[in-house]
Amino acid sequence: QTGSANTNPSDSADDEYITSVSIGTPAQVLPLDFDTGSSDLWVFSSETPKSSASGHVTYSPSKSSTAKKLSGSTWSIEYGDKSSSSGDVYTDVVTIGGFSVKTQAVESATKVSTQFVQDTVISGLVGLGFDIGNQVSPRPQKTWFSNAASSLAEPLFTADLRHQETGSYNFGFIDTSLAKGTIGYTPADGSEGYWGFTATGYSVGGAQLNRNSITGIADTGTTLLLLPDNIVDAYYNNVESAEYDDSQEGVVFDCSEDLPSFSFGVGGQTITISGDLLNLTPIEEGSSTCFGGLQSSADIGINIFGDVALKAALVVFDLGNERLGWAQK
Ligand SMILES: CSC[C@H](NC(=O)[C@H](Cc1ccccc1)OC(=O)N1CCC(N)CC1)C(=O)N[C@@H](CC1CCCCC1)[C@@H](O)COc1ccncc1
Repeated sequence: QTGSANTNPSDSADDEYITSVSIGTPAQVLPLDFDTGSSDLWVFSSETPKSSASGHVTYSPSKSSTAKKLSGSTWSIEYGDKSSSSGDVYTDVVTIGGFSVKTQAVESATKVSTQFVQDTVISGLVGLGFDIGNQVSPRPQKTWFSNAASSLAEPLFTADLRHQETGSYNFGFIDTSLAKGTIGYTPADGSEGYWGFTATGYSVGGAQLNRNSITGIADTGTTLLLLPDNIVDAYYNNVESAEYDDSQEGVVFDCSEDLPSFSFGVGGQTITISGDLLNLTPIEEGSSTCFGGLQSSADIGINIFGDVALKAALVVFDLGNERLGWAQK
């Protein structure tokens, strides 16, 4: 069996990717953010304070004949960007891309931080990280993908995120036609809960790859490509007008700049992110100053190959073989 779901950028900056998910009987369809950087499926619900939930699609367990309260279970999560949410837990049928998991832990939010209240394009997250990262207590729950894996044709999923166009999350199969290049595989480290890997080197503007390895995570829930300062500096030294903007908390430059590409090696392949994918968006509507897709990871303590990097590739999250596959798109 397999599943295939379309995913769409949330806005003109490709800030997030939104995928429709069906929960309960009859189906309640919610727009959710698939996040390989976390391991909890949580949603805005009938239990979320009305003031916080306004503008969001919500899940009502009381309207689902297959919902069951997981009594005594609670959850609480904080993300890298300091946003947070918490609540209690139900189990219900959850269908993604035509594939159903009958008894999926659906974490219902009784509290959500301001960022989530304001982010009305999503009604929650589907964590696609490793089960070890799940935040339900007293008994951690499995992710949707972990529950699905044993019934899928192959225990893997692929992410095909695109700039300003519809992409896909495929479960249980690899559609190699989505990629131009060969898929290169490298071991994935799931010990921290997310998809860790090591890139073997990098280069700016099509130069030959160096051998400076970069250890980081493949994270569909993070917008940017976040790398060490030395790499960020090496890149922006090629961009005449680049400067750090305190209020934007990142490097900005003239939108008219012709940005160099950025390449990294992984699994014997070279993934090249084109210059225009590295120009994320004007800092404000109509501004001629643009915000960079490559920013420093120094404040986070971990390198993150977020959507800016994932958009250049077809990425295979292969749980069965504990490996990540990357192919140029
Ligand atoms: C340094 S992780 C920062 C990252 N959150 C972002 O990437 C947000 C995403 C967003 C949210 C709301 C609107 C628009 C964009 O976007 C930005 O932070 N930015 C985009 C816009 C730009 N102008 C400023 C920077 C983050 O916590 N992700 C987690 C999932 C995320 C949580 C918030 C809701 C959307 C999903 C998750 O995967 C983080 O996993 C790890 C982080 C650190 N160790 C290990 C794993």
